[in-house]
Amino acid sequence: MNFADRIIEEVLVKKSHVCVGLDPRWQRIPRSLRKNYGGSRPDTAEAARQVIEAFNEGLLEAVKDTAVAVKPQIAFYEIYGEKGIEAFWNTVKIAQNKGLLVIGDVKRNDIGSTAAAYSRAYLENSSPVRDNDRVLPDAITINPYFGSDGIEPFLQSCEKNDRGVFILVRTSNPSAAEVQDQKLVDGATVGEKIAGMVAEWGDSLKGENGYSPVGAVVGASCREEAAELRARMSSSYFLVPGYGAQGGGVEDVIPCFDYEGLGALVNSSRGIDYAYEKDEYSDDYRRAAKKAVQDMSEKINSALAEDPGLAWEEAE
Ligand SMILES: O=C(O)c1cc(=O)[nH]c(=O)n1[C@@H]1O[C@H](COP(=O)(O)O)[C@@H](O)[C@H]1O
Repeated sequence: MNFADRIIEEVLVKKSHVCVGLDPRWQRIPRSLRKNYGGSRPDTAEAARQVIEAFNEGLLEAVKDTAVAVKPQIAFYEIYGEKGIEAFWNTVKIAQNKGLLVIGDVKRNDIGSTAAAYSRAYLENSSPVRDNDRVLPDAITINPYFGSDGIEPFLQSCEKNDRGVFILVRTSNPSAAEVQDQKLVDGATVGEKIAGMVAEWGDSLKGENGYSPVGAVVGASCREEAAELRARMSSSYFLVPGYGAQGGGVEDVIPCFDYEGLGALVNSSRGIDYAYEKDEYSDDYRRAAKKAVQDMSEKINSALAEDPGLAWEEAE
């Protein structure tokens, strides 16, 4: 089953389009988890690993029935050195054991031959180490700046191993327009040009539902561009970050969906991980995260139910 079909299967079972980002920020992890491990700074890298894994385990247990996927952002693990990397890989395993799809937010790419090594590291069980028993993420984020030869190895891994990629097309950060909205000679923006390439890269890999494993990152801050990008990449699942902490709301993400109410996973990281901070009387981060995912999911589902495109489909 291709990666997009696997997403759709989970979306239909869980009736959710939510992806939870797992971005552990030490100072914001509940004090009760940190207090025996150094408090404001972890005593040791091993302490950091233990606390991060315990925090993630709690979050994963809390959101496993209402979220479709999780997205650990590797920078928040890399800052703890090799123990942090260990926490990243253990988190991938714990999440998959709880039935969640895992998008490794690693934003890799390079020249073709180096990209092939990245692809082996994240999407293939072909490590040079014989006893490497890593559980791999279901998908990763990648950067398209190197062009086709940098993308090709990832496409091969996706096909061979039923994995996926989300390629940066239009990001959510304030400076994204500096590059991505620049107009090319044919009048298209850089982001639109990349969207066309993403569609081509995925064209021969479409699955049962018409989606390819070659997805696109389209930020929730790009509401104006989203419908155009959806049209240009009709076979690409969107990963939509920027909901919540960055100001994106439900109205910003709806244009990323198709007429059947599929085609987008909406990510929130801080809004879920640290939802407990809103309650000054409790640091039950698991309960708060569960509620935050439920609320987010219900909002998206009811907006999709009201969408005229959907109503039109139902009337057919
Ligand atoms: O690829 C990403 O995930 C990503 C792309 C983008 O355009 N914007 C963006 O915020 N992200 C990531 O998505 C997450 C958003 O986190 P919150 O703003 O806390 O919900 C962070 O891990 C970002 O690194």
